[in-house]
Amino acid sequence: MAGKNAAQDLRCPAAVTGASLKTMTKPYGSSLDDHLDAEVARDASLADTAATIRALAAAAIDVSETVGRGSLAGDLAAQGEHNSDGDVQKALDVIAHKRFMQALEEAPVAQVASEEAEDVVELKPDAPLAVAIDPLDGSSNIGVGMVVGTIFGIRPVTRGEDPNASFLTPGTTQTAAGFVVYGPATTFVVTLGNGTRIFTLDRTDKVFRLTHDAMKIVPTANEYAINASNVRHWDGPVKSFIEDCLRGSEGPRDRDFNMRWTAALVADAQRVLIRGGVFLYPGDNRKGYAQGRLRLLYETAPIAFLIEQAGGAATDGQHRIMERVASKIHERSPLVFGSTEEVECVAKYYDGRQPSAGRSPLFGQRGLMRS
Ligand SMILES: O=P(O)(O)OC[C@H]1O[C@](O)(COP(=O)(O)O)[C@@H](O)[C@@H]1O
Ligand SMILES: [Mg+2]
Ligand SMILES: [Mg+2]
Repeated sequence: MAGKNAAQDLRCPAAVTGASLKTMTKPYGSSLDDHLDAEVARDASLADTAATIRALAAAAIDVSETVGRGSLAGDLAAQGEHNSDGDVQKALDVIAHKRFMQALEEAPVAQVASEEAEDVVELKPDAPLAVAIDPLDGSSNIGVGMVVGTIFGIRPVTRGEDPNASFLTPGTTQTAAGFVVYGPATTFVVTLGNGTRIFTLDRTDKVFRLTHDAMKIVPTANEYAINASNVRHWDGPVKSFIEDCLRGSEGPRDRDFNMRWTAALVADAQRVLIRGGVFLYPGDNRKGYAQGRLRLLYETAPIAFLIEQAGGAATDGQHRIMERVASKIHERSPLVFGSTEEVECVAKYYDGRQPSAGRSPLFGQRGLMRS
């Protein structure tokens, strides 16, 4: 075949027909609102948590609009002040922080720990809840129009002298956690301790609708996510684990692996939830990275809750993330999460070894890369 006919053959079908369309056109799943009603009916003590999630979801729809307009919304990557972690804030970091704070002011929330605020922000003094939030996750993706998100964890207020007290409790005290992915579709991923679900934004009605019910992460998968540019800074156990993945079917893992890294924790977490695999952001030898890059309260603890509720596991390499207690609100933590067998496998590489001990042949003096 040549010319016009060949070009026509290469074209996508004009319309998707038959069975492949069925799943898209069947009546959509129940709304996030319906789900929250059901959770409160199951456990009345979740009423304030549900109200807070509703407020966060409304803000997420607004942020999704801004992200979706891309450069038409202005220079979303324009640089401003430095945030709590020393990162330069981009315009979208600030827009998202302001919109989520506005939402939380209307919710039964007393305190907020935001990546974009140095100290705990006090809201309604008598309200029962405290929220930790990363208003805009994946900031390095803003300027290139790639996926970004929002992460949050909700826990009860702890009253006392220390304004940080509410946040210095284990991750197991979270009553709910969630993240939003502003990607090709906007998704709202949430748990109130009764499974993890994904709701997808129906842009016509501005409603989040259930698209992935009671998720179950496969126990093992052939995909890992790590920023491999840091290889020379990693500790021995991480080097050894990745080396063995890279050896594929010729190494001790006896199978080939694929690697993915989106530079947005939310997107990597959504992929792991749907397709399985393991994500690693370990501590490394770079200055300031001994505990990795991710923040315990508004990144690793919420993700850990969601992953565990979907049957997966989350550790810092040695301890279950959900049991970790922060000593300050912007504390960092290494993070390894995903399919249980893969997370257990990483833990075995750490077993009995100090994080900085050991060297793998691939990355050591006689490593493959240098031979
Ligand atoms: O640039 P790196 O070191 O690969 O780090 C990427 C990681 O940093 C983060 O972007 C940190 O989030 P923020 O954008 O909220 O600071 C994660 O989403 C992502 O997993
Ligand atoms: Mg983040
Ligand atoms: Mg952020």
